[in-house]
Amino acid sequence: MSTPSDPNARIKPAVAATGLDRDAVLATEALTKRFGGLTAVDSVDFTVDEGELRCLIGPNGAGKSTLLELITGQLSPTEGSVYFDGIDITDMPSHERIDAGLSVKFQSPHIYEALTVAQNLQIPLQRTDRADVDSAIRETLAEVGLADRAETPAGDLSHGQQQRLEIGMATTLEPTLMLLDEPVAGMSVEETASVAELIRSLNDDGMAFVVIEHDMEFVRKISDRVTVLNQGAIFQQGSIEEIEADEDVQRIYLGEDA
Ligand SMILES: Nc1ncnc2c1ncn2[C@@H]1O[C@H](COP(=O)(O)OP(=O)(O)OP(=O)(O)O)[C@@H](O)[C@H]1O
Repeated sequence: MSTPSDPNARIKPAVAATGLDRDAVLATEALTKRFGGLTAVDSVDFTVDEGELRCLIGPNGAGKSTLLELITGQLSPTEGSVYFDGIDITDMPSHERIDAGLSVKFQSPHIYEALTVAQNLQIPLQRTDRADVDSAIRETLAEVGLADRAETPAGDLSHGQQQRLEIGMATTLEPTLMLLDEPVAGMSVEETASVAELIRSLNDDGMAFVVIEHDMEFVRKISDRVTVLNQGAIFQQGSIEEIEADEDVQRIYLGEDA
């Protein structure tokens, strides 16, 4: 039987048959990142459709964060291309990608603790020409469940509230696609449930998501489709039920602890 350590067996036919669709919201083509002799992302074709909510999972060191940073432009690929909304953005600077509708929330909070919640929400809006700043802030406060904390310094919020604030800061830009790196790491069960509800509701309104997450309970709550990355390559894709039942996927996770 083939094993994940056999490079020829890493991609199953169902994945290999997935062609590049440059008209999808996001498509990477043979995307590769090497750090010296280490190939962190290895010729990845990753496609996300309009309005989709995709979770990206995989063992530690699989290349998830590196893939995300290649998509946002924080890192430049060694080889390959990134397409967003049908446009080749491989050489586009990060800030232009944000303006084009590609928002990101990294793992650690990027909020201004001394400013109030409302002031934090105002910052990304300065990038836009929206005239209705006050109503945009009010709408976002309600959306992220912080309407009663508008005047609270962001540093006084709980960890879960800070994460929701930062998701709110990204949504004020009305992105087509939001990338989230471990949005519920370190959260309580209640906080996790509220972030799941927020992501689902934004997705119901049409926002596409790529969510990197280790918490499978959370992935089960939110995800339409799951992509499993292993050793820098796409290992498997499918519904959460298919992924959880996949013995090869179970094996790569077990291998991590072996
Ligand atoms: N700047 C860098 N320089 C050298 N190696 C790096 C760098 N960034 C990541 N790597 C390596 O690339 C590989 C993939 O790392 P990455 O952080 O993308 O994995 P990950 O799937 O996000 O892991 P985790 O779930 O632990 O966050 C790892 O072996 C990591 O050590």
